[in-house]
Amino acid sequence: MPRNNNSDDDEVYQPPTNTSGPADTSPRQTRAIREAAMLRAGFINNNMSEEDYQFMLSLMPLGFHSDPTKFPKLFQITSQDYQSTSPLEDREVYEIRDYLVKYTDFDLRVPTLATRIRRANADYLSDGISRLMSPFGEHYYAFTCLVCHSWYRPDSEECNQYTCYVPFRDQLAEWAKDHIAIRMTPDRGYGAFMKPGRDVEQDDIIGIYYGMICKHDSEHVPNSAYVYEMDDHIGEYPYNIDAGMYGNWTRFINHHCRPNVACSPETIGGIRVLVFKALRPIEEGHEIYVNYGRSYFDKFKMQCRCNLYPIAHKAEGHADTAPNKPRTRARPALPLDQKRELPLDSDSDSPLSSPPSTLERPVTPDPGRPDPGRPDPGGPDPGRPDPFRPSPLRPGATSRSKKQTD
Ligand SMILES: C[S@@+](CC[C@H](N)C(=O)[O-])C[C@H]1O[C@@H](n2cnc3c(N)ncnc32)[C@H](O)[C@@H]1O
Repeated sequence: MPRNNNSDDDEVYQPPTNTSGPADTSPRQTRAIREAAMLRAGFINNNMSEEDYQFMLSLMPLGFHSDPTKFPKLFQITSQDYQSTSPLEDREVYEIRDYLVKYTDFDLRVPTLATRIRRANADYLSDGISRLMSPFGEHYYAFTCLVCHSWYRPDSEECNQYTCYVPFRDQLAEWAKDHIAIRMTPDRGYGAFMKPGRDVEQDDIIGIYYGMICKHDSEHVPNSAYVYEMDDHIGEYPYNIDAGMYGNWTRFINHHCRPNVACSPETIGGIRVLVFKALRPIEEGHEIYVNYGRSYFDKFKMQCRCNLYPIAHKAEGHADTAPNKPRTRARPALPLDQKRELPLDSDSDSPLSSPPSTLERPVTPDPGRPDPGRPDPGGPDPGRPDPFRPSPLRPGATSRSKKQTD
């Protein structure tokens, strides 16, 4: 059965047959227009499996999946060798852009953030993601954000092709610049600290975890130490957020067996986001910690460094279960002569420039070694979340493709 013939189903939107513009601005019509734009821009196409097609549509409010093997057309549009290999003529590309300008709140903006995140990541990524380039010029993508309606900018912290948190920009991004410092810790790489003179109250939302949205079974997931395995679904699909390539300051929140923040998915302003909330007051100078859960350390065969809390450790099982690998030298994320504190503004050196490799981290426990530079977060450990817990498929979920063929 051809797609989009299911007009009785409110959840399936029909692309407009006539692309001369929106007749009204109802949510249904808006989505139909966007779907048509996605079709034209190649983000979805009729050669996709029904499952992938629906998955792409379901990601619309959040961003786009970017698996090059699944969505080759997207990568044809955005890859460096666009000029030689893309089946799209320049004329077609500009038609798409004109279409977007006309029928969405398209806004071609100059990128505001430095490009070094992408350049740096090009070194350690072997797939096409690091080499993305749009036909309209480097660092752009051929579509607009469906949340804030601006042009996708891969280097933007606030809105890129994977996610958008522009609605939270004023509340959180500015707040973070003012309140959070990223500093090197003695034993866990970089960490996030409250700046001097700044503190938060219990239950304050201090940040949102974001990055690349990927399906739970996506191939690159197991190797990234920055994957947050969401206990959440888009439609029927479990998904993860990978901050390995793109992310904000929250990707530097380290683990502690007695965390002072919890992380959970919430819907704010109609957008599904992973929210970090203070479990108790966090005072100036204190490091911010979340509990990754035991499975994280098991997965990476890594030793948790919470040696100050052997009892909590034991309860968590990290110290007992992590294999005792020989000590290897950790690669610093930045040269040692560079300053230790990384400002959060866009002119700063990108702390993402060299994501730490879990394989190169020292894994030998260092029992009893106090951490003089880091104040003890202290306090009880109420209702620890397990942010990296694998999320099972929602019980009773059925495949949309199956539903359609039925
Ligand atoms: C999400 S990143 C946190 C930011 C990281 N420290 C950095 O410099 O980019 C997770 C990584 O931090 C390190 N880490 C965080 N908490 C740790 C802990 N309690 N024990 C050992 N390593 C930890 C591990 O290398 C882990 O893979």
